[in-house]
Order: sequence, then structure tokens, then C-alpha cells
Amino acid sequence: MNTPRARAMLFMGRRSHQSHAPHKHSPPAVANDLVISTVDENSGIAMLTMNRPPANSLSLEMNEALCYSLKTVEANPKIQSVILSSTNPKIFSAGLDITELVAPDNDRLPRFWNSLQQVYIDLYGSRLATVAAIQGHAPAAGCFLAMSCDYRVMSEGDTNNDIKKKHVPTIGLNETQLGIAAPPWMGQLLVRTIGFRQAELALALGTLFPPEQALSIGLVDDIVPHQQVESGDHKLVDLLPSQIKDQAQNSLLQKAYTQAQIYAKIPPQARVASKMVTREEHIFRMIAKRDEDTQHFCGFVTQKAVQKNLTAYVEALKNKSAKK
Ligand SMILES: CCCCCCCC/C=C\C=C\CC(=O)SCCNC(=O)CCNC(=O)[C@H](O)C(C)(C)COP(=O)(O)OP(=O)(O)OC[C@H]1O[C@@H](n2cnc3c(N)ncnc32)[C@H](O)[C@@H]1OP(=O)(O)O
Repeated sequence: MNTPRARAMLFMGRRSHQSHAPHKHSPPAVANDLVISTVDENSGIAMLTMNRPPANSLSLEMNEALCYSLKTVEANPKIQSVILSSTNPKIFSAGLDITELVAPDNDRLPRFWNSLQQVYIDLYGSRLATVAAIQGHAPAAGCFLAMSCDYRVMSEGDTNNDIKKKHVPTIGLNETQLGIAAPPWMGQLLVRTIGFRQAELALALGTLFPPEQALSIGLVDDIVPHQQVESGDHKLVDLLPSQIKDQAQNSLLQKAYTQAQIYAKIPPQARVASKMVTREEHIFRMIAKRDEDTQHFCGFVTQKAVQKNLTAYVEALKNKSAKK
């Protein structure tokens, strides 16, 4: 698998195993509205908007929809950049769908984990320039999605004095707070993004960072105030799915679009080759340990003590939501 040809194919949007019989890890082709895909061939920019209410949490089907949408966009040679966003103005993604982990089905659990691994392989190894527009919370695997992109722009949130309107999004790998540990490849992604010591601290404490702190440690590349801008780029307006058309003047999406334009102007072969330099080793290391990782995950999650923590966590989430 780890041959020069396999490496090149990974980053050119094709998988070396696709020419053979379906691989056990290949996500099935799915088409649904969990991820809304819009494409503008003139600018070379596409947008994938996560649309799984209430929290864009990552279920098996959501992971498959993400991979399918990304592959479909990648197959269009006119597209060079993609923006990953959310229809929910307050949540980018709440991470893994925790209900997948509680009292799991023996057959579904490994398939679920494989689908998440595939999201990582496809997104981190995409030939496209990927820009995450993080308008709301991005805990755990939500943070992982953002870290798998090439560039992260985060909204400062609504720091309105009115406490009811106030909304400050946070981002980070908070798994330890749930009594679980981030999988090794996800934790390593944090190390690669913010450096060893900051990652060591953040992983142990399960820290969720507000936008300014996330910027200061390099977890995001830019933050933008929560505001409408005077004149939006009309090309961005064309790209927005109907569900978020009213956000055309939104400064976060404007910034993400500008960054996607900058990437789209770089000669693609050179951009892709430079991405391989920093990412291929990490991806191939994960692929080599993929089955072992799935076994660890299934063994870990099904432990009695872990199930107890997760059950209590889901209960607390539901109670919190019911009290609103
Ligand atoms: C030896 C090696 C071993 C290796 C082992 C590896 C093991 C690794 C295992 C797991 C890795 C996990 C990574 C993860 O991603 S775990 C998920 C972590 N996510 C969270 O902790 C986030 C939880 N959610 C929240 O904190 C909030 O919902 C927030 C995102 C901040 C939004 O807050 P708010 O706007 O106030 O919204 P609500 O809390 O009211 O939620 C709205 C509804 O959404 C449901 N919800 C929220 N998050 C999830 C989720 N992650 N999964 C499923 N459902 C979720 C919530 O219950 C509300 O629903 P309802 O209104 O129907 O009750």
C-alpha cells in the first residue's frame, strides 16, 4: 500500500484499492441531504454544508455522506477548493454521535469506526484545498474534522451583552472529560496542529478553547467577528445552499471564501505535492494500523466502566437540552 504510486493516488483523489473488488473499508456510495454539496466551476470552489440536526454529530451515515460528498466534488477536475461549513449557526459539529457508542450493536460498531477512519483518510488526504468555516462549537471529533482541513477560520461568536443572546463557540479534543481518550491518530493530529506541549496539556485536560485562545495556540488560523459585512462577494452568494442563503453577508463565510479563492489560484500539482510532504506519513501510518485501531476502539468502548460514563453523559446532555 505504501508505494510511491499508492501515495500519489491517495492525494489525487483516487484510492489504490478502488480498481479492485470493493475493499472492506470502502464507504458505500450514499446520496442524501446530510451533507449539502454546492459547486461553482467558474471559481473552482465548492461548499460542503453539514446538515444533520440537531448537532451535526457524526453517525455512521453522516460519515459516509461526508466521504461520498467529498469524493464527488474531488471527481470534478474544475474544483480546487472546498469549504466545510454547517447549517447550524451555533454548532459546527458536536463530534461523534454518542448514541452510536452507548449499548452498541456488535456489527455496527466496527463499521461506524471504519467510517470515521475513512473521513480522516479522505479529508486529511484530499487533493482539494479544504477550508473549515467554524461558526459554532467544534468539540472532540468536531475539532478533528476542522483539523483535517488545510485552513480553519472560526467565528468569535456573539459576545452580545444580553446573556440570552451570548454565544461563544469552543473547539478542542475534550474526550477525557467524557472518561474516554481520543484515538491515537486524532491525538496526533492535535500534536501536529498545535505542537507537543500544548497538545499534551489540552489532551490530558480535555480543554475546549474559545476562539481567541484557539487562535493563540494555532488551533485555528484566523478568527472573525460575528457580524454582517457591508457587501458580500456575489460569487459566494451563488455557492450557498438555500438553507443558509441568508448568511451571505456573514463575515466568517466571506473569510472562508476568500481563503478558498487564494488556494484555488495556486498551481494544483504543486499544492498537492506540498500537502503530501507533510501528511502522507501520518495517513499511511494510520492505514497500516487501521484494523488494530478498530479492535482497540471496540474493546475500549464496550468496557463496563466506559459504558457507564457514556450513558451518564448522554443522560446529562438530554437533561440539559430538556431544561431549555
Ligand atoms: C488503547 C487505545 C484505545 C483507543 C480508544 C479510542 C476511544 C475513542 C472513543 C471515542 C472518541 C470520541 C470522540 C467524540 O467525538 S465523542 C463526542 C464528544 N462530543 C461532545 O462531548 C459534545 C457534546 N455536546 C455538547 O457539548 C453540546 O451539545 C454542544 C455541542 C456544545 C452544543 O450545545 P447546545 O447548543 O447547548 O446544544 P444541546 O447541548 O442542547 O444539544 C442539542 C441536541 O444535540 C444533541 N447532541 C449534542 N451533542 C451530541 C453528540 N455528540 N451526539 C449525539 N447527540 C448530541 C443533544 O442531546 C440535544 O438533543 P435533544 O435536543 O434531542 O436532546
